[in-house]
Amino acid sequence: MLQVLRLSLNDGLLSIGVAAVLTHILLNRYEPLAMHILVLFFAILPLVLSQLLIPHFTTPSAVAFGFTLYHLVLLTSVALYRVSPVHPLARYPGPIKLKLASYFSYKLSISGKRHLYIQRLHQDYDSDVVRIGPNEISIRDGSCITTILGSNGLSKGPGYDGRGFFLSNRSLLNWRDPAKHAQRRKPWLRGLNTAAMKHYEPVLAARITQLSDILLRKRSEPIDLTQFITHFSFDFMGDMAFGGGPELMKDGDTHGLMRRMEAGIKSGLLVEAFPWFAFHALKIPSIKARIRAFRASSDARARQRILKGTQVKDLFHFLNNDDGAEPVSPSIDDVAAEGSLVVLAGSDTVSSTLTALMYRLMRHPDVYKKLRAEVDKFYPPGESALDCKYHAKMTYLEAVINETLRLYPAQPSGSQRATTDATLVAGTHYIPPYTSVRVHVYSIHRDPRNFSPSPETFWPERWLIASNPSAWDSQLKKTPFVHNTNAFIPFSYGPANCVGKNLAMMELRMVVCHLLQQMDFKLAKPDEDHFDEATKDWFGLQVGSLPVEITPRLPV
Ligand code: HEM
Repeated sequence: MLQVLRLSLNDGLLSIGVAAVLTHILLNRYEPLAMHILVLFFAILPLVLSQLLIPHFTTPSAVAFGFTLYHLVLLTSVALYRVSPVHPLARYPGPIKLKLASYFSYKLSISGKRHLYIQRLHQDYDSDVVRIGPNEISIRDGSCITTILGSNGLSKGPGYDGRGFFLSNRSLLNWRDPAKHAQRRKPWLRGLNTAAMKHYEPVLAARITQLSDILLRKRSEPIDLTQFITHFSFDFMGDMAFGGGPELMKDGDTHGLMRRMEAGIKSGLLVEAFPWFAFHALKIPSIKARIRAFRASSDARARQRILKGTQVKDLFHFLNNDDGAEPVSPSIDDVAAEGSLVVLAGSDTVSSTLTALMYRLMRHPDVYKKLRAEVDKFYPPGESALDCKYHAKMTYLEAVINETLRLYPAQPSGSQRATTDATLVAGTHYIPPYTSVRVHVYSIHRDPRNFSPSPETFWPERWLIASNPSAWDSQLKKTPFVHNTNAFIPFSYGPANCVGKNLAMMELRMVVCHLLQQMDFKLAKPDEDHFDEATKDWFGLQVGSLPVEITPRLPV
């Protein structure tokens, strides 16, 4: 073949090098995923080109040398481009390793400390925009939230294709196409609007009673509150999705659900960082089998739920179009995918917020005392704290929940969005085409430009002062009061924000009122407090363990 060209050794080497650089330019421009194109560029082309070296080496050496040279030049070209001043993101500072390869972004996310690391990057570079991947930036500027996340903003980033394994029956969360996403969101909106909340109250009330009974039974020994709250929220979300929970509170985690969840979260981080891997992963039999097995359990539960029909109006009633609002009902596969999302999106988020709130109450006895007084005022002994009728009047409870969500947002590093073929101007920042972007919620919530004084401090009173700013005497306090609610986005913002916010807030309010009415909590090991240290940002926030002791407040 090519050896008929009989190039000199130098020309042969040069040709292979040039071909590798051209390959980089092509791959960078079109980012192909199809296996035959990848095989062409990564295997066939270098194999063919290595024939140029056959006149100068034995055939095996020529192939080995040509192949290695081609890939070395390709890698060098990619690396140099990513750190070079001609890269579209060159203007934004960031550590070299994160600019070089997604592998390092992945390592960062799996460490669980991505939120803290990125916050430090923003601080150390003193920049509202930092580079956190070869084609990814993090933004700390609260004024860009609407432009990036709002209805005219960006759609979801490539990481969601990875999370959805490019499947056609992925869940709402993983749809990137805005039209498809909006279509899939309709039943969710019907099922989680304010009117629908009434249907869920009794199911929720029963689960909260179960939680409180179990906690009261454990009053003689220190317990890990994180585990009990997590089990509670999984059971309740199982009720919502499939008309019946996994009964973790009753039976414990006998089937290793938590272990499987953790494995699932970690795989999610992998396919989010390397969507191309997810594209091909389903062709690997062992991975395909694992995903099938994971889906099989939710599939079976979805089928059971459909066969049972609507007994109580749970969320599934709407997702399955049992309310008949859509002309065409979704397929079982689609509903099953949404069923797993209910559990995934609604469990950890609520349980980590709730646990963080309880932790902060115990760490701040003055706040605890005030909140308990408010609960006692509205729900004295004999009054059911599972009745939501006073929630709207409970301003301190609202302040405590908001302050917890400010310091412990469920998605601290923000959800990924991406530009397509046009540059986006967000405030004073230029976001070039094909760039992934994250609004760094953790930093924005703790930025003194948005919340001051003491943005890192748990201080629910800031929410009360905000509704009556004249109560703050800046001169006396020697510091201005800043409270920018536009920069408060624990439920994200825009057309892909949290569709479960109403349910989440109802759950948080009901649980806190009931538990505080029924029992007192104190840290079991106040001198060994590792709660924040153990908390991880794994796409969603995973809080650390919380050993507590419980004393009943009412006769048991
Ligand atoms: C304190 C509790 C909660 C917080 C802080 C929270 C926060 C969030 C955030 C930040 C997102 C955006 C995720 C992304 O774009 O990647 C989200 C999405 C979502 N949340 Fe929640 N969530 C909570 C509870 C719930 C509950 C109880 C449900 C009920 C099932 C729920 C269902 C969803 C769904 C379905 C989405 C995807 C929305 C879409 O893509 O259109 N969440 N949530």
